[in-house]
Amino acid sequence: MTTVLNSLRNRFLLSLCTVLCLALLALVLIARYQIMPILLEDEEAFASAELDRAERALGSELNHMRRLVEDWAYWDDTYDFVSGVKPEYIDSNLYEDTLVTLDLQLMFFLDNSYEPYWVVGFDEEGEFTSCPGLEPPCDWAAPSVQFLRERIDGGLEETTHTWLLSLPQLAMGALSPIYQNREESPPAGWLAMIRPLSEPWIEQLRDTTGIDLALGTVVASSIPSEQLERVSPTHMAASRSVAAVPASRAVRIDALLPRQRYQASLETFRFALYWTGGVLIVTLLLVLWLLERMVLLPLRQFTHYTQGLHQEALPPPMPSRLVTRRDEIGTLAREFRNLLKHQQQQSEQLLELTLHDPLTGVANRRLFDDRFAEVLRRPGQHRTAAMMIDIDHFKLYNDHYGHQAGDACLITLAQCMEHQLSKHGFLVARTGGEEFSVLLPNTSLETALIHAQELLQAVNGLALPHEYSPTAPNVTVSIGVAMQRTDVTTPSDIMRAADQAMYLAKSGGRNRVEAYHTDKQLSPVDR
Ligand SMILES: Nc1nc2c(ncn2[C@@H]2O[C@H](COP(=O)(O)OP(=O)(O)OP(=O)(O)O)[C@@H](O)[C@H]2O)c(=O)[nH]1
Repeated sequence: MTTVLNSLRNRFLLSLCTVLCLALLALVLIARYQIMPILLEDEEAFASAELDRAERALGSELNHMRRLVEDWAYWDDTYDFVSGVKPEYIDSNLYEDTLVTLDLQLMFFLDNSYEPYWVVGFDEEGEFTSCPGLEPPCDWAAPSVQFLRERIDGGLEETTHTWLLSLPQLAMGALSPIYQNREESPPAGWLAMIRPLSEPWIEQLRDTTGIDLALGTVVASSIPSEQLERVSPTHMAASRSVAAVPASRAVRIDALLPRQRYQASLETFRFALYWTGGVLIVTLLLVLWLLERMVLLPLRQFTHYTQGLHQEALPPPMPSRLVTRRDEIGTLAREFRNLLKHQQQQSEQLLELTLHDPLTGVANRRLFDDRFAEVLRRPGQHRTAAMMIDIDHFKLYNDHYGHQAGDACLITLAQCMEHQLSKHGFLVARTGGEEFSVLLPNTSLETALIHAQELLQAVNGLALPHEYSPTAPNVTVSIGVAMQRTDVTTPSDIMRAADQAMYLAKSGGRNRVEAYHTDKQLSPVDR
């Protein structure tokens, strides 16, 4: 797990996935607690509006009943008939077809004392009956007539009334006082009409409203006035109780409503959710791709370059595609390159310090020994010469002119040696306090002696005054020269031989060159 998280790409991917999941979770929560309640509320409003429409349709039917009953009740013929002066009214108006046309089950007239004057209607078997009262065959109508009479007796206002009736069959009732048009007079009685809310009539109501509804009667207080139940993902059952007569009963409108608004909203929301999810995923992939191209790839190139630094002795040049970048990675690459260059210069300086004499600037013993061994290791190398140079009476020079002047003298002599010998590819090194050594690869003893003589003259030519030297008025050197040979093979052997030759020069009066000759035996011990 830790290894996986070490990758910048994996960490970024993990972070983005977490953000994505959180965003999707937020969307789901918003959908659950914000959008769904709104959709359900909207659905409830829709159901309520549909029930309102169904109720208005019932109200409109009651209005129609009101107009119908008033048409008949305010007709002078009806007035005359109830007043007993127009008995032919029965034959000319109250026949079976009239009720069928008006879609009525029962129609009755009451006189001024609320006694049934005439009753026409269809009994339970659908037989048409027409009687002057409630005697058989019209006795079937007695409960309805009695029911409305009681309402009039109860002090009903002398105007038109309509009701939804629960008798217990479902019906619409209309009641109106009978007036005459000719002149103003008190009512002659009451006319009542009852229309059954039968299945064909309800079917017609369904057609006109477009609502799949059913009507029934219930006890008034048995259920809440309005209910909504989602019976399936596509339909919901809404019901509402509407006040009816008698007050203990109510008419219940049951409507099976489609949930297409909810479904459409849900579908739209799902569509938006999928798109949002899709856009988020595409964004994630795009960000990853950009990260790969803009950050990870150059970082990998940079890492590859830095790893290569360990394997190469000389640092390879930084890839130009990194240093030419204008972004932060380009800046980092350029800074790294500068740092590397700086470090390289410091290393070179450090190397210079470890391999050169700080006072004179010529090679030190370490470099001299390394180079000597390296020269002797070269295949076919048999002609290597060496010089040992020692300043004559340098203690006296120091004592007389001071240590600082001694240092200056050492520097001058070293420069002179460099000048004389370096141009031939020889290495001059300060190998002791006032002692110098010279490595002369591919050089014969004769040539080495010539170079030594030239050097001796060059030092004399400097004419550095040395008042207290017992051997010369100026600074001089003694030079011993030795050559690689069969019994003198190692650098220390050759230098020991040169040293012996140099001592020979010293003992011979100084300011001279001596060679270590082949007939001499190399001293077994160092000086
Ligand atoms: N100024 C200075 N003197 C040094 C340095 N290193 C060594 N010396 C001096 O070099 C002198 C070497 O003296 P000696 O070894 O006695 O030899 P010499 O006086 O040159 O006599 P011969 O070699 O016999 O001719 C000493 O006095 C050292 O102090 C240095 O770096 N600077």
